[in-house]
Amino acid sequence: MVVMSKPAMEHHCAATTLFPEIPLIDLSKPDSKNLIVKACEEFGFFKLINHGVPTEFITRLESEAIKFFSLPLSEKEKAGPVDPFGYGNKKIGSNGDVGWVEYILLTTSNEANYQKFSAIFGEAAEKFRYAINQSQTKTLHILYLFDFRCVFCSFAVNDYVSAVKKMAYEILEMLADGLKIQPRNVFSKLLMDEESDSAFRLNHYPPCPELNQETNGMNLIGFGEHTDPQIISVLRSNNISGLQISLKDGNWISIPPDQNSFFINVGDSLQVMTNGRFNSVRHRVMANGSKSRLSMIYFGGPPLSEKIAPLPSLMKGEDSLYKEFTWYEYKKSAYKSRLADNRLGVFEKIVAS
Ligand SMILES: C=C1C[C@]23C[C@@]1(O)CC[C@H]2[C@@]12CC[C@H](O)[C@@](C)(C(=O)O1)[C@H]2[C@@H]3C(=O)O
Ligand SMILES: O=C(O)CCC(=O)C(=O)O
Ligand SMILES: [Fe+2]
Repeated sequence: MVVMSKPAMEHHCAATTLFPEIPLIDLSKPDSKNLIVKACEEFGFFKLINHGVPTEFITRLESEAIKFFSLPLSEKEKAGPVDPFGYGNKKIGSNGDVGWVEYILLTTSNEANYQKFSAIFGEAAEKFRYAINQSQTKTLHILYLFDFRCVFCSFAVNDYVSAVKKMAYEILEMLADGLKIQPRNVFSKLLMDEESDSAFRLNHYPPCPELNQETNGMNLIGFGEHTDPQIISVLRSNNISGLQISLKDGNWISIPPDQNSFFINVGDSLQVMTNGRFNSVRHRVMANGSKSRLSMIYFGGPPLSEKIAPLPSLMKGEDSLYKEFTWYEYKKSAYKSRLADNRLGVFEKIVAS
């Protein structure tokens, strides 16, 4: 268990409501595509059941993650710091954000892509080494290595990420069908692309003993409010609560955890590609007084060179709400921002009234 000092931040920020019910999508039902579109428009978020990701991939990765996070801090820190990938403790990003969380952030990029990406972060990123691991499912992934020492069980990560990616492609194709746009791989091809710039994160929120009866009503931020910059995020957690989403009216709702389901977030890039029709959901995680929360999130992003712009077939004569930009430009700008910032703001067009 990691030893942490005082809680990083304390806030009175209880979720204001438990309603409305968040959308529940059953991937095995053929009519789900319209419900997914509705969920992305209204919430930018939904819960997914009958997802097809093998339970053994989930449980194996979870137990590897528990093993890793149970190591002494000095061991875990050998996999740090996060610049921009690796083991991190409390510090989120490089612009002063903190939370009651420790994590591992990995790239799922290939090496060539990483070289381009590292240009954003300068020489520090160059010190890292990569190796290709071939998983049992024969899917290639670059696993992040530190001085050639694997910090994580590659099979567990590769198998899990491969299965989750497949599911993400299916969701994105159902979205294209639901939106009645062609080709149906218009979104999914961006994640399938060899150059897709996707990431994977394991978050561990240790229990915070200071959050007990005496501090009744106090809440501690595990992961501060933000939107995800990518196209889509696929989140799975253990059965410990903490995740909250913001409704369009600004009210926060708590999402009851479910270790057998996935939760899908619309990211900023998908909001732009749908010209604001889909909502990039603001979300956060509250820490718990007595129990550990463990989450694993796949962030599906496009190739760095990809232009992120509204799809013409969705515009129906309307103007784009956004200036044109590439994912590289957006990511560069996003990584200079604070967690809670409205990262799309700088890319919004000023519309004359
Ligand atoms: C404060 C930051 C952390 C973050 C990069 C950023 O500058 C702004 C976006 C943050 C975020 C949120 C979603 C994902 O967890 C993440 C990996 C991402 O792509 O954007 C994180 C970044 C991070 O933790 O490095
Ligand atoms: O850990 C979680 O449940 C969500 C974390 C999150 O939103 C993120 O890592 O971007
Ligand atoms: Fe997030």
